[in-house]
Amino acid sequence: MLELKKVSIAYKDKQVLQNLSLTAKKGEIIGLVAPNGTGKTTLFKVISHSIKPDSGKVTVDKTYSYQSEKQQVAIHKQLTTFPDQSELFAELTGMDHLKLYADMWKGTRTHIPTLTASLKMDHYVKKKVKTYSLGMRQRLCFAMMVAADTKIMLLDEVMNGLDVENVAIISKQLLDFKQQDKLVFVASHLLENLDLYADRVLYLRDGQFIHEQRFHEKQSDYIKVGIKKDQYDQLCAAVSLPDNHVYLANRLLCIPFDVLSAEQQTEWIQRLLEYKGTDLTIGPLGTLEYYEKFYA
Ligand SMILES: Nc1ncnc2c1ncn2[C@@H]1O[C@H](COP(=O)(O)OP(=O)(O)OP(=O)(O)O)[C@@H](O)[C@H]1O
Repeated sequence: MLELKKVSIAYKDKQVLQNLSLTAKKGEIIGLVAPNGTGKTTLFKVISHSIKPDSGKVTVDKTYSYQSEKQQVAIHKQLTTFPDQSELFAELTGMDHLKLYADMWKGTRTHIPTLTASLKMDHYVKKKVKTYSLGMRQRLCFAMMVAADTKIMLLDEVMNGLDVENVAIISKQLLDFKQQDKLVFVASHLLENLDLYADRVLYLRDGQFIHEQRFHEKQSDYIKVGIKKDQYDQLCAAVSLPDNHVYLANRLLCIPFDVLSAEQQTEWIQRLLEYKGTDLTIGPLGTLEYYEKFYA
């Protein structure tokens, strides 16, 4: 559905994306993770063609690739980007914004009452935007994308400023998008939230994807135990830790589980259980743990 081929872009002498390639299909939710200033927004801008890459190509549905105005229109009919709150019109109501997006993309307004009810906006959607709190505006921005109902959605920091209840409401809607066969990208710093709905998470560094975490495929298991730095140092001095173990953010020791023999697995579990007061778990690394591995 969407393909990026060897995309590169620099702002003056700052290379932001470098030969980056990606294939994404409908019905996928793809998390995009990296520290501030790495290039997530730039990637979205390239996908939506609000900036032109220095080299490389973006193709939608194997046919359209921004090579003519006609192709741009064809792509933009099926793609929306998350509006910035600064783009909202203070004197218009939330409902006005929803109608605008519904008219521009979907061509019908019949779905608006259902969406305002499911996003719990009915009590404020008919008031002017200037009366909204930060979280209400953010929910409206998200609702505008639901109103547009395009096949491809690029969500940059959609959960910003939202409380727990609103994060849950939007997370549920994202799962509905998956059922509706949409392709959704979510750039987020709310890492554990991505674990709830993403099919895969891409980690961006130095202009490239350095890791892809696929939730539907078997992932390597680790024995994970929370230990302090001095405990870790003592352990390193006392025993030889297995290759490829990671010690994350001075808090969590993760030892690859699958590569150990049954005997070694038992030995390590027994040894690590001696750290009283800490939880020991066995399982794959989560999004937060990968983040700490790559960027801490
Ligand atoms: N118009 C621009 N001109 C010059 N440099 C820019 C421009 N836009 C972005 N940059 C730089 O490109 C890099 C990537 O920025 P980008 O906004 O894509 O990062 P990001 O990963 O989305 O960050 P954040 O998590 O803070 O939103 C940053 O170093 C930024 O300063």
